[in-house]
Amino acid sequence: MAPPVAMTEAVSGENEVIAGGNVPKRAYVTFLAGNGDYVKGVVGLAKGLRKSKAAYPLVVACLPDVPEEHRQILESQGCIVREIEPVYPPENQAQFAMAYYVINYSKLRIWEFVEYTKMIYLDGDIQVFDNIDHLFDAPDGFFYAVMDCFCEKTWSSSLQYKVGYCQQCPERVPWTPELGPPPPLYFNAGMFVFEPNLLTYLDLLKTVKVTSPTSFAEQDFLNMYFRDIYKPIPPTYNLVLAMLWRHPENVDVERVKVVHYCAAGSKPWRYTGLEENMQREDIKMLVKKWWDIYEDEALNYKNATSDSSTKFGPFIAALSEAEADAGVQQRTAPSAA
Ligand SMILES: O=c1ccn([C@@H]2O[C@H](COP(=O)(O)OP(=O)(O)O[C@H]3O[C@H](CO)[C@H](O)[C@H](O)[C@H]3O)[C@@H](O)[C@H]2O)c(=O)[nH]1
Ligand SMILES: O[C@H]1[C@H](O)[C@@H](O)[C@H](O)[C@@H](O)[C@H]1O
Ligand SMILES: [Mn+2]
Repeated sequence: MAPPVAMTEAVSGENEVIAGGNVPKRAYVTFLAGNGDYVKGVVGLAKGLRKSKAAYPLVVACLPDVPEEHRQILESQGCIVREIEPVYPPENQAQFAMAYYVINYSKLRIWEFVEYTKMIYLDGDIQVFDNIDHLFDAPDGFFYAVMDCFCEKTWSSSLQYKVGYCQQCPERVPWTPELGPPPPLYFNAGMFVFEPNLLTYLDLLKTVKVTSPTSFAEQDFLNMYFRDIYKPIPPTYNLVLAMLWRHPENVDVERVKVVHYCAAGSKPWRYTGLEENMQREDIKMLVKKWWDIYEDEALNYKNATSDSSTKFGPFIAALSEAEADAGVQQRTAPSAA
């Protein structure tokens, strides 16, 4: 359950720790690059967080190439836009699984957002269908994320794929000693819970400079860097869509909280239904659910925040009144909630 301070934040819209209290500051954070259509994903995400009554704002870490027009759209949706500088990996001949993955190294900048004590990172192609604020309450000092699946063709150059091993069902093709030491658990970096920290930030940047890029770019890097403090969380917090056909026994699609539209052809704003698996009923249902949120005008920031007595609940309404009585200045909240 979200602590009351979060709701105070939602009302006051202040970004600093509330005076007098050593109160943890929390936010969701996503990443945006370029002038393409990923901005739609982020708008959808902001609206999904609002629908699921997230108590914390959505920060969007934008590379300089995100056009002003897109930044304005995000602010009008209640997002906090933060500019970040790109991070480039050292040059080598590595082939990324997708050429554009190289820009994802810039994600490392979010460790610099130390005005927040804890953040949940979400890719722009993720949608939140149910409240996940409780993840902020998990013990500090760990890196929480969902284990990936190695069964799709994007993994074809890995040893795991070649021998048919997947950590989602290690009993199917067991890892044998001839293959070498068993691989450590590997997370998908589209969603994770972390603590911004300047020392970690500087060390991440220093380490990435001397680390050769590999297929999954910063995802491989983060897996290597945080391997000792990684704690897996259930797939419901980041449903990598291939799980639906590769490991259906590990998925409860009716109750899933967070969906990651990362399978080829599944980004809802580009969906055509033509690619493999894209005609599955569960995929069509999840794509429709994304569109229902994206197109719901009631979830626009302005509409959702115009009447605080109904939208934020009685507690917030009472708090607003108390603050107004005490002469506290009201501001609109740049909150995803
Ligand atoms: O033109 C682009 C491309 C990407 N992005 C941002 O970068 C994120 C990552 O890109 P994808 O979601 O398309 O990538 P995948 O989900 O296929 O990639 C997975 O592997 C990547 C390896 O770099 C990252 O770790 C990523 O977070 C993880 O989910 C996007 O969600 C979006 O937030 C943009 O803003 N614009
Ligand atoms: O780690 C990878 C990566 O995140 C890909 O982009 C996604 O499509 C794959 O399914 C996943 O296993
Ligand atoms: Mn993604």
